[in-house]
Formats: sequence, C-alpha cells, structure tokens
Amino acid sequence: MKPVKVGILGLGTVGGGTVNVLKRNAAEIARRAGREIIVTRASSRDLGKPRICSTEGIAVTADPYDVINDPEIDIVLELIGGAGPVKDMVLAAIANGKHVVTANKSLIALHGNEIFAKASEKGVIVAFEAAVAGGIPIIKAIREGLSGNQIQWLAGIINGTGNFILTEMREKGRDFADVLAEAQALGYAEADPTFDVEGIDAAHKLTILASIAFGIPLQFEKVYTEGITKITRLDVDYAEKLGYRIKHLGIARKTGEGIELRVHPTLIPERRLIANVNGVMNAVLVKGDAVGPTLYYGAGAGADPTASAVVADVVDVTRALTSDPENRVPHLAFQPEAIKDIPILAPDRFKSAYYLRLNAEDKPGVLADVTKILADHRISIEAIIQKEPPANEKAVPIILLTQVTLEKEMNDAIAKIEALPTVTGQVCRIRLETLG
Ligand SMILES: NC(=O)C1=CN([C@@H]2O[C@H](COP(=O)(O)OP(=O)(O)OC[C@H]3O[C@@H](n4cnc5c(N)ncnc54)[C@H](O)[C@@H]3O)[C@@H](O)[C@H]2O)C=CC1
Ligand SMILES: N[C@@H](CC=O)C(=O)O
Ligand code: NA
Repeated sequence: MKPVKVGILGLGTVGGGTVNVLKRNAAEIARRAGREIIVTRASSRDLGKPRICSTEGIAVTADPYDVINDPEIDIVLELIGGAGPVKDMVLAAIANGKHVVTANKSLIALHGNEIFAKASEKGVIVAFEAAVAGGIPIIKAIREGLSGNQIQWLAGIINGTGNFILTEMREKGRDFADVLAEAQALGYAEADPTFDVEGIDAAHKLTILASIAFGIPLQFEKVYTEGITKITRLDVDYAEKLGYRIKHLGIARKTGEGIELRVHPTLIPERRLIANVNGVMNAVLVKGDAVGPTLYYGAGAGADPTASAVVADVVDVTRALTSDPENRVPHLAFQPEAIKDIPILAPDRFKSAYYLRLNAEDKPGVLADVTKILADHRISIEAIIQKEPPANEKAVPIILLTQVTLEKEMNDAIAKIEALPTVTGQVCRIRLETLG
C-alpha cells in the first residue's frame, strides 16, 4: 500500500519531537498502522531557526497553506498553537478533505464545537490526544476505554509547567520566576506562560475532558479558573505541616444539580498518590460508576512525550482511513446528536473544605472573632495553627482548616473576616480535596 503522507505546521518543541519519533520508530509504527507514514512537507515561520529535528527529506516552507493545499497530503498536523490564525488553517485543511491531528487545547476548547461539526460534514477526523495531559493517553482512555461507564467525576494535575513550579518550590525552596524560566527553556510552557500559571491552559484541558466524560458541549467560558501565582512558600510549608501538599487541579464533577467545572490550587492529603505526582508529570483520576476510580499517570509536556500522543493519533487516523466515517469513534465520545446541555454550576454553589491563612493582630479575642464569624456561617473548624509573631511585627499568621461548606457561605464569611479591624490584608484561601 502507498505510504500515508503527513504535512506538519510548526516545527517547534512538539513538531520537532514528532518528526524525531516518526523517524526513530518508523518501522515499528508501520507494523502497527499497516502502512508506512512519511512526513513530506512542513511549514515553519522562521526557516533559519535551529531545530531539534532533522528536516532531511521534508520540503520546508514558510507558508502553512503550502502544506494545507498540497493535494498529496493525507494528514495535516497542527503544531503551531494558539486559537488565532490556526483556526482558519485547520478549517481550510478540513475543507480540503484532510484529516487533522492537533496538540492545541486552546483551539479545541474554544472552537472545537465548530471544528468537529465541519469535520463530520466532510467525513474527516480531527484528533487531539496530545492536547490533554501530553503523553498520557487520557482521551483514548475516557472516550473508548471507559465508554461503558457513567463518569461521576474526574480530577487531574493537567499542567506540567505549574506542577514543575510547585514541586521545585516545595522540594528545593526555589523561586517561582526562576523555575518558570527553566520550564520555558525545557519547552514545557505555553508561548504565553501566563496560560500555564494563571490556570488557563488547565481550564482548556478540563473543558475537553468534561465534554468527553459527560457528553456536554465544549464550554471553556464556564470553567471557574484560578492559577498558582498567589501560592506562597509560606502556604506550601504550612500545608506540609498539616499533612497536605498543594497541587493545581482541574476538577469536573457531576452532582444532582449540575456539573462543577473548576481549576484551582488544592490541598491534598500527602498520602494520596496524586499528591506525590511531581515535576512535569501529570496524573488524572477518573471515577466511573462501573469501574470505580482509575488513575492515569505520565509526562504532561515535553517534546518526545507529546510526540508520543501526536503519533498515536496519526496511527489511529491511518487505521481509520478506509473505515466508513459514520462508524468512527465520535470526536467528543458521544454521538453528536446525543450531546446534552447539562447545567454547569455557578462557583458559589461548589462545596469544599478550606485552608485559610490570615494575618491578625496578636491580641486576645481576635481568634474568637474569627471563629464566631465562621460559626455564624455554619462553618466547622477542623484545625487551627497560630504562630508567634515574627520579631518586630505585630501581626500573627493564623491558619485554619475547615470542614466542607458551601462556597457562598465561605465567600460571605471571608468578607466579614477581612472587614475586622484586627485583621490585615486579604485572607488566603485554598480549597481542600479528598477525592473520595
Ligand atoms: N510543549 C509541550 O510540551 C506541549 C505543547 N502542546 C501544544 O502544542 C502546540 C505547539 O507547542 P510547542 O511545540 O511547545 O510550541 P513552539 O513554540 O515550540 O512551536 C511552535 C512553532 O510554530 C511556529 N509557527 C508559529 N506560527 C507559524 C506559522 N504561521 N506557520 C508555521 N509555523 C509557525 C513557531 O515558529 C514555532 O517554531 C501548542 O498548541 C501547545 O499548546 C501540547 C502538549 C505539550
Ligand atoms: N504548557 C503545557 C504543555 C502541555 O500541555 C503544560 O505545561 O502542561
Ligand atoms: Na494525552
């Protein structure tokens, strides 16, 4: 059989890694796919830039449309990133009848509903395994491996850069900015690293996971999103003293009233497996009604691990080239006409336990004022740490762990605590997760 011809848009970390893996494992990949897979063309914005891959045998051009409009190409790999000009590139590739493989979570989270509809009209596949949790085959696991289940919830460390920063801060006491710069140099971070540290990248990924888990449309704008920029060394240390680790999680949970979609730092008991997922590694827990809890672990970013997912999609597409489009695995796991608009809960209806840190004057009665406010909002306290004030300072940090409460009650209580004349600055709050 004729080889399958692949064209690549973007030869950066993931594009370069993909060329390398396709070349290194060509024979093994062909045995799996049933056909040889070759990269014939690629487009790169800066032709003179040093690359991590060789481009021998690949016609490299500056214009992505040279790839998209090449009639010989069967599969276009979109490995540029961003949700701007690449949307038109992907739609043009689909219009030309090409299958598309992408690692681009922002594109799928923001424009996936439209892209998949167009792809189905044209009978082509848009595959996106690399877009969530890098090399972990989590899309395949949920979309195919767990298709007998009602998914109840999922929770994951789904940003490698953020987890790398939190790990280095905790283990080595390193500074946030210094570790972020290293993550960028290693090729883990997004082109705009605020996407990593402000939780936007994780929210893109959670949008995709929730859609394939619950059969709902992609709706990024409804994800509650907090990043890791407000986490201090102090909180990392206090969490540790209390027996917890701080991890940045994406959580999607089905409740009787709707679906919770949230991304935020979370205290997790240190004995839990997910609390021990470190560095650039990602992990996703998925609870199905039939299978129970399942856990998926692996590298969340980096050239070769991400290429592993891109190439697996290329193999899947190759295997499906001769199949009837009606009988393929649906893009979003559920048949397009079966996707339902289940309500997404507003954040004030979330329930969780909390870690609170506040700075208060070292005077009798201050703690009593704080605990009274919490009691008035029916918030029970699980643990309190009150430290001696540092030398020459009047304010003393108070750390509280609460039991599970409604977010609205906590918001109201925090507003009252911050208004106390004896409390200075803002209350730092981090949600606690037991993932039970
Ligand atoms: N780096 C990683 O570990 C992972 C990245 N991703 C995603 O993969 C995609 C690519 O990311 P990276 O490889 O890290 O980015 P990168 O910045 O290393 O590579 C992107 C490449 O695209 C090129 N480019 C930009 N505009 C172009 C255009 N108009 N035509 C041709 N080339 C153009 C850039 O010059 C650059 O070389 C993004 O969507 C990212 O979110 C997904 C999983 C992991
Ligand atoms: N910037 C992302 C790359 C992979 O998706 C991350 O750090 O996880
Ligand atoms: Na993946």
